Amino acid sequence: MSQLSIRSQSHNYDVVIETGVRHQLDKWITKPYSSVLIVTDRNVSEHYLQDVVTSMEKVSTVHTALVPSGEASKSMGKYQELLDRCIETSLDRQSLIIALGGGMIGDLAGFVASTYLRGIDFIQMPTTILAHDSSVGGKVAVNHVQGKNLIGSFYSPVQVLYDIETLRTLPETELRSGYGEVMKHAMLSDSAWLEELLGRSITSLEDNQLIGDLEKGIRVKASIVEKDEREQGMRKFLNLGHTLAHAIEAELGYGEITHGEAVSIGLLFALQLSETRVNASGLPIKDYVNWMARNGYPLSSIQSLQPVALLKRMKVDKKTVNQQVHFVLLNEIGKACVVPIQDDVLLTELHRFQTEVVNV
Ligand SMILES: NC(=O)c1ccc[n+]([C@@H]2O[C@H](COP(=O)([O-])OP(=O)(O)OC[C@H]3O[C@@H](n4cnc5c(N)ncnc54)[C@H](O)[C@@H]3O)[C@@H](O)[C@H]2O)c1
Ligand SMILES: O=C(O)C(=O)C[C@@H](O)[C@H](O)[C@H](O)COP(=O)(O)O
Ligand SMILES: [Zn+2]
Repeated sequence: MSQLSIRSQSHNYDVVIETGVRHQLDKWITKPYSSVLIVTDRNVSEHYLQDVVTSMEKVSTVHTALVPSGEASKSMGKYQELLDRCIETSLDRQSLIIALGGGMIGDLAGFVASTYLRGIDFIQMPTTILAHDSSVGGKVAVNHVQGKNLIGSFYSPVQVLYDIETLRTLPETELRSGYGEVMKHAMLSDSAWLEELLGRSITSLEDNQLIGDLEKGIRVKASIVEKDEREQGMRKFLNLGHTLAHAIEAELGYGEITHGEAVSIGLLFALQLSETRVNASGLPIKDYVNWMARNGYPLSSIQSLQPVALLKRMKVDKKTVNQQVHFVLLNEIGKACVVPIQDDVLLTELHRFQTEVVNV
């Protein structure tokens, strides 16, 4: 078991990483709650909802809310339905919302918690590898057809209870997706860790390697959000790879490829741009492309997309100022920067990415 404390500007909370924690929630919930709404998706509910209900019934009155699995549920429509459920089940200001699932559920249920009655407590119970990222730091949101996470808030959970036993039922696509964000955390922090990851295959991971990667990723994230919770400065670095990733997700249609897969492509583009725009040298671009190919990342999915359409999507990204797209780039592994990129440069670089880098 490991326990990390996150000291954010709004409040402090713990991330507990433990095998089987879903069976012992009564031990971890520190406050009495009048009632609890467990929000989850249909895939996750089949495996884990009953365990969480049984464990929570020892300490509170329990209600549940299920949404369909997949990114399409991170929508204003499902947000509204969940608010209806909060009212129907008479949740009050002493109630708790538990987000049981991956990042889609964490973002959606967290946004409900942040706005219902102007904010009630919520606990993140991540069940994906990717959610080592989404469950920490307090970004909660739903998507808009125009762009990812355009409606949301900063609202930290009161606890993150990460039952790593649940990761055993993840399909291979979700291992791939999770490791997109693990790679991002490695690129932002530590060339030795990155090199280690590039040498491994995600389908033959030892348990201790996976847990080690999750802990390292959470530490990288925590060290940034503790200093800049509301993204006034260095938190933008956590968006490495995301300017293109979000454009791909919206342009292909939410859920066509996973968030982490889109991030993995966005990371490659950020490495390419780092070489041309900030003269970075020694970035492991070839090794990274090989790692992506070996592990089945859908690099070719960007080939059907028009650079002009991607640019239009990037213009609604949250780092855009006065219609000027800003990219997170790397001067070197572990040293990020934010750089404005002109539209014509971006179109040329996207074209080169599609013809020379991806199409090899
Ligand atoms: N708030 C943040 O800081 C932040 C950070 C990164 C990503 N995100 C968001 O997170 C979302 C992606 O999260 P995700 O990749 O976890 O996706 P997800 O929540 O959609 O889960 C992926 C799939 O795995 C299934 N699943 C989840 N846990 C499972 C388990 N243990 N066993 C079997 N199946 C399981 C789900 O039902 C779903 O089909 C995106 O919306 C992204 O924008 C947010
Ligand atoms: O926590 C952050 O900050 C991040 O940027 C983490 C990202 O992995 C995550 O996908 C986040 O939701 C993107 O934020 P956004 O503000 O660009 O929507
Ligand atoms: Zn992300």
